[in-house]
Amino acid sequence: MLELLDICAGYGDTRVLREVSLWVPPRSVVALLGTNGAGKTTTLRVASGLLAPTSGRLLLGGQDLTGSPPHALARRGVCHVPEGRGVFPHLTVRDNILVQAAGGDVDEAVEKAVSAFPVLGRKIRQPAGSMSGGQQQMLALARAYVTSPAYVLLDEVSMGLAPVVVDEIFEFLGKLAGSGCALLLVEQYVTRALELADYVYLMNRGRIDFAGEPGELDSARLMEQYLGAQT
Ligand SMILES: Nc1ncnc2c1ncn2[C@@H]1O[C@H](COP(=O)(O)OP(=O)(O)OP(=O)(O)O)[C@@H](O)[C@H]1O
Repeated sequence: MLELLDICAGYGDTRVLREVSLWVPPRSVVALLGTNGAGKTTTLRVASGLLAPTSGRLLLGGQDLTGSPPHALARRGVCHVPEGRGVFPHLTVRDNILVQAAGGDVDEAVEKAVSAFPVLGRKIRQPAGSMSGGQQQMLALARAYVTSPAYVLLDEVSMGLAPVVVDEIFEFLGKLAGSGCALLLVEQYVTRALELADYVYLMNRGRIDFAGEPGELDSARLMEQYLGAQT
């Protein structure tokens, strides 16, 4: 279980998260939804160790990892796919995978990445930056996948992509979840996120103001609160 307990966090003097508690059980899909600027990205940054909380605790498998650096969490199976893709544009697709698979079997990692997104196989020697936005996003997801993570934190991975690419990405996320990987999903496509999710948290101004199963959500309230969110 990945647990955030009473987390307060921010940037300099700006307080963003206010006593946020959130649980991601192994092999579950948890959607974290909220208005713009609510603190969703900040929550993922705390969960992956990129941002140390000012108070509260981060636990993984019952172990207190509050203040641990990102590589310590990555080593324990927590993988963060940040907003804006996070691939190395000047490296080839293969080298992007190689960097992620460091220490492991590179051919196996490439094969796994290509099995997830066959288009990567056709671009394997090209610089990642020469691919379309959708293909770069696929590469970012494939890089996470090859490490066989236990928890993947996904920040708006469908942002700005063509509907057909969004379909492919959600299909992959379904498979990833089906393979036993837990997902913490920040998503603008509310309906799609809820279709995948076992649990949902709604965040507003740095606080969690709903936690439960998608079926318990009041859809009228959801739409009112998330008017403008894409379905
Ligand atoms: N590096 C930073 N320095 C200062 N303030 C920041 C920084 N990053 C985010 N913020 C502020 O923290 C608040 C929460 O931002 P965050 O990105 O976590 O929200 P979000 O829910 O992910 O929003 P969005 O959907 O717009 O990405 C916002 O008010 C934002 O302006």
